[in-house]
Amino acid sequence: MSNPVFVALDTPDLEQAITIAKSVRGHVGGLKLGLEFFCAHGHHGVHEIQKLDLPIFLDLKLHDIPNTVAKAMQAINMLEPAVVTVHASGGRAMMEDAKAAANEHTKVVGVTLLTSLDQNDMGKIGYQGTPHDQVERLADLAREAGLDGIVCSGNEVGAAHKIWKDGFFVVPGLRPKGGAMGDQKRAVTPQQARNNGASLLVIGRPITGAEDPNAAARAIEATL
Ligand SMILES: O=C(O)c1cc(=O)[nH]c(=O)n1[C@@H]1O[C@H](COP(=O)(O)O)[C@@H](O)[C@H]1O
Repeated sequence: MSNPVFVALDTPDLEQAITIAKSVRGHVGGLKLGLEFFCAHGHHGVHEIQKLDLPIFLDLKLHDIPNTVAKAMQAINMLEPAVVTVHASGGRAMMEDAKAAANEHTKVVGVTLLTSLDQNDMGKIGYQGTPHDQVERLADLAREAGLDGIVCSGNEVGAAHKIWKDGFFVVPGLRPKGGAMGDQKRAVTPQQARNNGASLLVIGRPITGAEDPNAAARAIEATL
């Protein structure tokens, strides 16, 4: 992947998503569509964004019983996404069935610990140990289940890379130096994440919320 940045088009407004995508084309490697966009526009919206001719990352974070997740995966196969997310905490059988149901050329990656959570939040939802422990535990499980990789923060991607040499590592929660954190709690810079071994960088608001998204995307590209 030449440019590892996928811009997160987190908006329910189709025209706005197209405008932003057009403005950053040439300075990102792909487009990420998530729950906000997909709930508003479904398959039709994905087809409209595909007209821009960039790889599509469909971030649906599937998390349910294995049968339901496999059927949901089958229902998006015709969209031929480059990457799809499931929650690794859905368990090994769920991940196995998700991967088995996906298109051959779709990378299925497991979200380990959301980048909006820190150690304090982990305790409250009953997770033991540190974010590193959780990411490594679920990276092992995702690999055993046959997934292509995981989603984790730039803090843990180096350690995850060591235990899964040929894994595909998606890193969101990225902020250029001094950028507003918003709801992200385990953020690093795009450059740090890349240096730590990220394969794909997900960047939303630092680009889409900028006064000039094209300039923001170019500035990030220049640091990589
Ligand atoms: O799977 C993801 O992409 C994801 C996982 C995660 O742990 N944290 C996370 O922020 N994301 C997504 O990455 C994007 C981050 O957006 P910004 O914080 O605006 O850059 C959003 O679309 C999130 O849904």
